[in-house]
Amino acid sequence: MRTAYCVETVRRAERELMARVPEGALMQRAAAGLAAACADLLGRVYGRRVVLLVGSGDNGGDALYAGARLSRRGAGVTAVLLAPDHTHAGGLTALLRAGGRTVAPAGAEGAVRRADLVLDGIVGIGGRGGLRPEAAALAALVAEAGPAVVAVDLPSGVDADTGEVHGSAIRADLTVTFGTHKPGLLVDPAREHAGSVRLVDIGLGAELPAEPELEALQHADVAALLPTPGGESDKYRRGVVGVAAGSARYPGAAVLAVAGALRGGAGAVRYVGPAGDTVLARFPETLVSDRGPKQAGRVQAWVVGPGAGEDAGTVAEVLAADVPVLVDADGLRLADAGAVRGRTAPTLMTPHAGEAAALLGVTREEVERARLAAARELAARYRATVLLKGSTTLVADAGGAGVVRVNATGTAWLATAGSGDVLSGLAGSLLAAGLNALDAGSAGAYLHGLAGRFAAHGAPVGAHDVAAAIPEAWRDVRDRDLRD
Ligand SMILES: NC(=O)C1=CN([C@@H]2O[C@H](COP(=O)(O)OP(=O)(O)OC[C@H]3O[C@@H](n4cnc5c(N)ncnc54)[C@H](OP(=O)(O)O)[C@@H]3O)[C@@H](O)[C@H]2O)[C@@H](O)CC1
Ligand SMILES: [K+]
Repeated sequence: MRTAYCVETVRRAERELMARVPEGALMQRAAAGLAAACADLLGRVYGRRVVLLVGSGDNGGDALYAGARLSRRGAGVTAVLLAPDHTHAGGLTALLRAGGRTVAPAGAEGAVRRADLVLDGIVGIGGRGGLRPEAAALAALVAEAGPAVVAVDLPSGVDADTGEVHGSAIRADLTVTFGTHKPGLLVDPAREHAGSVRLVDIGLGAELPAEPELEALQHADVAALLPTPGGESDKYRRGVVGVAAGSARYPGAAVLAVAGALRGGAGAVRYVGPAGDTVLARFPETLVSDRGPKQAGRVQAWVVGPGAGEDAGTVAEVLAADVPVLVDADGLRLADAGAVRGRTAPTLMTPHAGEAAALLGVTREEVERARLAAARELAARYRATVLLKGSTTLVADAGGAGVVRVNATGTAWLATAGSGDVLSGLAGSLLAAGLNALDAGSAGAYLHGLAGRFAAHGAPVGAHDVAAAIPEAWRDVRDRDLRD
């Protein structure tokens, strides 16, 4: 499991740890890890040109000490001091002793243009808002000149706690972060600025509380959640998932939701709705009923909404059932908020940003800008587990106050029509197989993202290709232990 903690928690843990270790030890651990990561990226350190962007806080101190280490190994290191009167004194002395030099921002252009590597130590977890004008101008110069960029702890200018980006921010190829991931490194749009992320252990782990702000499942975590049929299993014990989806206008949504559900671990898929013939023609193993959800026979979980058109009656009927329900697509619009809040069995809502915006009464852009807050707010308003789809899918448990799961297996190729219908069937099937809503949503998103990658291989794919690749994703999760 990869976990992320917010700044207040990191600060508290840091104070506890600092009381037990010699002064300056944490910064030395951070700088050693940072310098090692830079050396890896450079391949050869001797003779390389490195520029440090140094702000007024300890983030700049980390950059200066790492620069000193690189300078001792033969790199030419130039520090651009953004706040010359407030530069970390120990770090600056170390750099100068190691042979590094300093320049003012106004004289930095030549050094930046010649640099092989730029270290962004402008601001870390002490930052507020986007970059200030002088730092923003340097960031623009770096982006234009195009050297490799390593962000120290966080790309400067992004919000560590929320993943929001207000104004301009550094774009890094690699972020070397200390002690723990911060939420902003895992949630878009900030995540996109971070590049790949390397965590340096500075001994903070023992001081962090058990429950993080965010967690991201890894292969081993998902493998432990996936249902496995035992010798005693029959289709009912493995769970039956009901799919109430599709309409005369959108029969394909029913086919795709069933395609996902058949690969999600339930023992059987029961389809209810007007697209029964189309579904059967494609998947003869489906149990098809032309009566409503109430008369359809036993199910352990329902999926309702994909391609539902205006069929509010079916949505209401499903929401009245005392089993877990996944509500997606049209179902989100048609569901009565009071009926969702009043349910005693779990509800999993799976909006994309546009649907979430409509439910919250804000614009799509507002949701995209503050995804974590939007997922939590919806989970609180509906007292339902909310899976907010996107490049980093978030799953907030009912109420919105607990840990939020973030999934990063997705690929841009998944942004294709019908892909969400496959996910709803898959996650609904996991619900029917007995997973709770948080686990079904996050394991479903993980498998779906991986299936998208396998299906796409860097080329466009249709949603049915994604569904067909789910077994490959499932096997990969089971067989390959990628714990990190
Ligand atoms: N946690 C740990 O265990 C460890 C943490 N370590 C390191 O310490 C870092 C935190 O250091 P920190 O507390 O000194 O804050 P930091 O991020 O350097 O910035 C603060 C200064 O920046 C300024 N400033 C603010 N906003 C700004 C903006 N938008 N644009 C420009 N400037 C802005 C603001 O200045 P002012 O408002 O006073 O002008 C403020 O004084 C952390 O990220 C990690 O790298 C490691 O060494 C080891 C262990
Ligand atoms: K930084």
